[in-house]
Amino acid sequence: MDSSISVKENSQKRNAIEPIVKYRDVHKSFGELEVLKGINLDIMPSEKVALIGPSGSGKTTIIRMLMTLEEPTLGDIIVDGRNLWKMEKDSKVFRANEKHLRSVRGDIGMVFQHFNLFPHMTILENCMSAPIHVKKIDKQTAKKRSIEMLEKVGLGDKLDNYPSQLSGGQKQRVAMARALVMRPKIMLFDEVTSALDPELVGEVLEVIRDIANKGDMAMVLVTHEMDFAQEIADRIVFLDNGIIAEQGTPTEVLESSNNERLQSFLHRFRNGNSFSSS
Ligand SMILES: Nc1ncnc2c1ncn2[C@@H]1O[C@H](COP(=O)(O)OP(=O)(O)OP(=O)(O)O)[C@@H](O)[C@H]1O
Repeated sequence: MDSSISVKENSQKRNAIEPIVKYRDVHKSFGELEVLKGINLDIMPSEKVALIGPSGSGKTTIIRMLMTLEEPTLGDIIVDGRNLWKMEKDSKVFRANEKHLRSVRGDIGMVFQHFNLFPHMTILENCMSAPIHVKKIDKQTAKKRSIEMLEKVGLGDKLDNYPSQLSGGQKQRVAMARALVMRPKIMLFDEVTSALDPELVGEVLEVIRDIANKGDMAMVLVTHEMDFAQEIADRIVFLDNGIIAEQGTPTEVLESSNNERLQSFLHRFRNGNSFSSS
């Protein structure tokens, strides 16, 4: 299947509303290694996009760039109409300053594979920190919102616990509450179940499913949970060797694509070896 078909199929949506994220010919190199080789990708405001592909294909790099954790070598990333890395003044283009990056980053929440919670803070303090220090929300409001969010992810009885007192699944649910309390327009999930014991995966997927079903936030998931991607994604994007090799609805990508590299990846995946890149 030609990936332009999917672009056409999404055109109705695209005509009505502007994408919240636009990648425009984005390249990224680490030294000699060119990891992304011209990514063009639009994400609509409430769209749920799953990124799949072999290990090393550049999935994490794509979303780390959106979180401003990596800077593109070439190209533009536009978030809600603002160029992430560039500012314009008097018709001159400058590299974005930290204030600009912080303001764009405020629209984006990210959950990582390894939780990244502050170990010396209770889980309530973990959630309150960014609203107070980044969004400058008053302490009482931040506390109220954080408690509500922690209750939503089923941790209302653990507010005063420290991360070390929680299971991996619970830590990951705190990480989600902490991102959601910032009321982001876009949520990024980077292999959030990969570090978990199998019996804890379900509770984390349940929270993501719940966020997805609410429907108002764009979501980008890097995942090896293919069934889950099929269940919740509006679109699946297959990345291979730093390019988007295929994209479309879950049925198009997972069941009816003729792309040989994708078929080979899915075949390896179904046979329990999804992670090799050749
Ligand atoms: N900071 C960095 N410095 C050097 N190389 C990097 C850096 N970050 C990523 N890479 C390399 O870029 C390539 C793509 O990495 P990336 O993590 O984006 O792939 P991925 O598709 O998410 O892989 P995986 O499924 O294994 O997580 C890899 O070869 C990786 O080693």
